[in-house]
Amino acid sequence: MRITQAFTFEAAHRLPHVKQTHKCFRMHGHSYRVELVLDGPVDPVTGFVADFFDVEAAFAPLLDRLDHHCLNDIEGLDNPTAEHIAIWIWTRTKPLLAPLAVVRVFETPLSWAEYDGR
Ligand SMILES: Nc1nc2c(c(=O)[nH]1)N=C([C@H](O)[C@H](O)COP(=O)(O)OP(=O)(O)OP(=O)(O)O)CN2
Ligand SMILES: [Zn+2]
Repeated sequence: MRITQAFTFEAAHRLPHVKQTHKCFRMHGHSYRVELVLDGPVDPVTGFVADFFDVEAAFAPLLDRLDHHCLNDIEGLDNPTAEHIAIWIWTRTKPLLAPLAVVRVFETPLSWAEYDGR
């Protein structure tokens, strides 16, 4: 069984490795959406794969580091593409949430990166 919890945050960023003529070379912002997908058996007593409250608690400190920040200033996010943000979140969340199976980072409702540890 898979469950998903979604979060949103607002942040600024620029992409330092695109051409200077690329619009994303300039500082700009996004309303990001993060989806954490957890995979595991349904506990026969609780009926949960994992308690959404525990997922929220595990992710809260990272969300705090991302929300209303300039992503380029965050250690490990000097090139804050959606791909790198997804890996950054995975690396810091997987040790806390063993059933984590996928991290999705949406820059817009129509464009996102998905990371499953591979
Ligand atoms: N593979 C990736 N490609 C791009 C990424 C990325 O993270 N991974 N990021 C960007 C920029 O962040 C850029 O800001 C995204 O552009 P945006 O204007 O948000 O999206 P659209 O161009 O689709 O929106 P419009 O409303 O059409 O301007 C670029 N590429
Ligand atoms: Zn952008």
